[in-house]
Formats: sequence, C-alpha cells, structure tokens
Amino acid sequence: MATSLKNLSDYNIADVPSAAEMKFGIVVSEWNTEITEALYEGAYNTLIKHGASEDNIIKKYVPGSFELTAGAKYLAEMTDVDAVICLGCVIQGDTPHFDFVCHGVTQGMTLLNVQYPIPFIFGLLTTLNQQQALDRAGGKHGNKGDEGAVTAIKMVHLNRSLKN
Ligand SMILES: Nc1c(NC[C@H](O)[C@H](O)[C@H](O)CO)[nH]c(=O)[nH]c1=O
Ligand SMILES: CC(=O)[C@@H](O)COP(=O)(O)O
Repeated sequence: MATSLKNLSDYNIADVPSAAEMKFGIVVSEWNTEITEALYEGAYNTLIKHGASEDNIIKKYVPGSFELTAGAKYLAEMTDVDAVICLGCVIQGDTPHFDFVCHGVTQGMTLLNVQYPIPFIFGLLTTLNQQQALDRAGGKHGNKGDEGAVTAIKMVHLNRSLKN
C-alpha cells in the first residue's frame, strides 16, 4: 500500500506495548539533516509517548545513510540496547548512486537482523525529490520516525515474549 494511502503516523495506540523497560539506539544520518532530524524528533517523541525513558534512548550520528549499517552494528556490539532504529534520507540525484546507497543500506540492515538477536528498524526515506521526503518527515504523509519507533517497541515486545 503506498504511503499516500496510509499515513505513517496513524496507528492504533492500544496495539503498542509499554516501552517503559526498553532501551533504544537511534542512528541518524547527517545527510539531508533537516529531514533526518525531523525523523528523529518523531521517533524520540513516539518512544517517550509510549513510556520509554529519555535515559534509555541513545542517539548517534553517522555521516550518511550508507553508514547506518555500521553505526547500528556498533550500537549492537558495544551497548545493551534492545533495538536500533536507523534514520536516513536518500534523495535521487543525477547518477545511479541513489540505487547503490539504497540497496546497500537495505542489504546491510537485513543482514544485521539475521546476524543479531535484536531488531534493527529500517527508517530510511528513499525519495525522488525533497518534497517527497518532507511529506514523510512530519508532513502530509506523517513521520517515518513515528513508524520506526512503534515498530521497534512491537519487535522488542515480540522478542521478549518469545524468550519468556
Ligand atoms: N546522496 C546521499 C548520501 N550519500 C552519501 C552516502 O550515504 C555515504 O555517506 C557516502 O557514499 C560515503 O560512504 N547519503 C544520504 O544519506 N543521502 C543522500 O541523499
Ligand atoms: C543518493 C546520492 O548519493 C545522490 O544524491 C548523489 O547525487 P548524484 O547522483 O547527482 O551524484
């Protein structure tokens, strides 16, 4: 279903478990920082809204979206976070570089989800222009950071429910 048919910030609050005892890493790309900071605000505010404590949210920057995989791996290896949310914005330019960056992040994060016992959340905007990105970072189509936070909470809850 296209994002234009489902707002990224619309969800049933009753379906989201409490994040009170959960710890999150959030890796933020510095490319298109106006967009990625808006994604972060959405993710952070949503985690807090669902009970996470600010002391349990670790924010780290990486130079660009291609480095999201490495940044997420560092957090998984060197901290005790329960999930890592990766936030980036790749906007198509004049060359095929867009395709390689997007595929690289997609493949890298998929591998992390297979290699590690914690969830890595794909909060990457891959847009044709800046307006599409603005529309998905708190604009008319909602905020992909909100979606990432809700996804992280649900996946940590699923992980814990299967362990116990
Ligand atoms: N063009 C965009 C980039 N490019 C940079 C790469 O992500 C990477 O940092 C570089 O190739 C060095 O490894 N990154 C974005 O996040 N968004 C873009 O639109
Ligand atoms: C995704 C990119 O790296 C892209 O924005 C770079 O632009 P260009 O393809 O014009 O070099």
